[in-house]
Amino acid sequence: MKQALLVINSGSSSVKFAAYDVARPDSALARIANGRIEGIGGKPRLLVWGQDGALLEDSRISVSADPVLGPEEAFEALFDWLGRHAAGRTLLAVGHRVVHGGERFARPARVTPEILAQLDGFTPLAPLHQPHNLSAIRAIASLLPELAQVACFDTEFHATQPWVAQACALPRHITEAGVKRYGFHGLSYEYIASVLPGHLGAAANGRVVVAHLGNGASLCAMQDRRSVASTMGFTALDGLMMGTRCGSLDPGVVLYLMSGLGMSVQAVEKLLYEQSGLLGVSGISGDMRTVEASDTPEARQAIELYVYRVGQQLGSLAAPLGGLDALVFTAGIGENSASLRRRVCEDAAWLGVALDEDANQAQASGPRCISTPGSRVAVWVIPTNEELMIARHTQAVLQGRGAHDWRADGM
Ligand SMILES: Nc1ncnc2c1ncn2[C@@H]1O[C@H](COP(=O)(O)OP(=O)(O)O)[C@@H](O)[C@H]1O
Ligand SMILES: CC(=O)OP(=O)(O)O
Ligand SMILES: [Mg+2]
Repeated sequence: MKQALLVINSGSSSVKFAAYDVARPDSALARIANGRIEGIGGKPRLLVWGQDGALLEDSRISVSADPVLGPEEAFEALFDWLGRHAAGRTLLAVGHRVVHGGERFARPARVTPEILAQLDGFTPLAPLHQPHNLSAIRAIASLLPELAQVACFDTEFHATQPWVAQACALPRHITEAGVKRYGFHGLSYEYIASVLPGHLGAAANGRVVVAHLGNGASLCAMQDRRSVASTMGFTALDGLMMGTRCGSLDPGVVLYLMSGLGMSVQAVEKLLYEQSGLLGVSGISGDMRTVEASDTPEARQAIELYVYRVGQQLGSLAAPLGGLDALVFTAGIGENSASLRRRVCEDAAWLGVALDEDANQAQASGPRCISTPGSRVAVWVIPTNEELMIARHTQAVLQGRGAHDWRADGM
C-alpha cells in the first residue's frame, strides 16, 4: 500500500493543502494534488488541482442545509475527496504550518494536547494566523484522533540570527519574558535556501536578500544560506507594508491611538493587522492586483509607499550583510508583479542592481534570472514552496530525525 502525507497551510478564511506520495521513507516526495478550501465560515468551496496542474475539483461544500460551515466540516469534505481520489494509500500524517513557535519550539514537533495548549499561548503574537493554524489541527484531531500531526514553525529558520538581530532595546526582564524579534515566513525562506545553490552556484552562500512579498511580506538577509536578519520581528506586523498590515510603525503611534484617541486594544489590533497597508493607504483593496489595476491617486501612492519601504528595508539588511550579492523575489507579488520588481530594482541601483527588463517582463513561471549579465547583484525570481518544506519536515519527524536539515542533503 502506498503511503501519503497531507500538508495544511491554514489562514483566516482559506486553507491551502497539498498531498504527497511517499515512495520510500527517505525518498523524494511526489505531489499528488494541491488545492484550497475557500470561504470557511461562509459558503466554502473546494478546489483541487492534479499533478499536471489540471483542475480536478471546483465545488461547493455542503453537508447539511446550513451553508455556514466551520473548519471541521471543511476538513471532512477534504478527507472525503482524498478518500475517493487517493484510494490505495495510507495517510501517514498531516503537517501544518504554524506561524509562531515562540522560544520554546525551535524544531518541528509532533502535536500533543500539551503542545497545542502551549501554542495557544502565542495567539496574541500572531492573531491573524495562529488561531486558524491551531483550529485546523484541532478539527483534524477530532475527525481522525489517531492520525499523527506535525507542527512546522515559520519562526524556526530565523533561530540562527545573531543576538543583535533578535534583540529589542528593552529592559532585560522584558527580553527574558520572550519579547524579541523572531521573524516569520521561515518555511518559505528555508525552501528558497534549499534550492539556491542549484540556481546561483557559489553565490548562494554569499550575501543574499530574499523578498517574500505575498499577503504578508518580509525580507530575509542570508549569509551561507542561514538567516542573519529579517524585517519581521516579535510579530508578523513589523517591517514591510503589507496587504492589510502597517509594517514598521513608531510605537508612540500605538500609545497615541489608545491614550489620545481612546481606541481599545482590540480596535488598535484590528486597525494595524486588518485595515492598514495597501488597503488602508489605497482605500480600495489589500490585494496588489486590484491596487495595481486602479489609477486613483491613493492607489498609486499605496504602491509608491510599498516600493519605498521595500527599498528602505533592503538597505537596512544590506548593512549587516556588508553589501549584497543576490536579491531573490518570491511569493504572490514577488513572483508575479513585473512592475513592482522593476520599481524595487530601480531604487536598488545604488547597491549594484541592474535589471534586464526583457527578462523581468517575460511570461514565465519557473525560477529565472532577471538581472543583466553585468549586474553586480544577481536578481532572481524563484517560486516558493512552503508546502514541500512542511512535507519534508513532517517526513523527518515521522522518522525520528528531528528537523529536516536542508544543508546536509543539498536539496
Ligand atoms: N499577477 C499578479 N500581479 C500582482 N500581484 C499579484 C499577482 N498575482 C498575485 N498577486 C498578489 O499576491 C498577493 C498574495 O500573495 P500570496 O503569496 O499568494 O499570499 P498568501 O500565501 O500569504 O495568501 C496578493 O496581493 C495578490 O494580489
Ligand atoms: C507570517 C505571515 O505574514 O504569513 P502570510 O504571508 O501567509 O500572511
Ligand atoms: Mg503566505
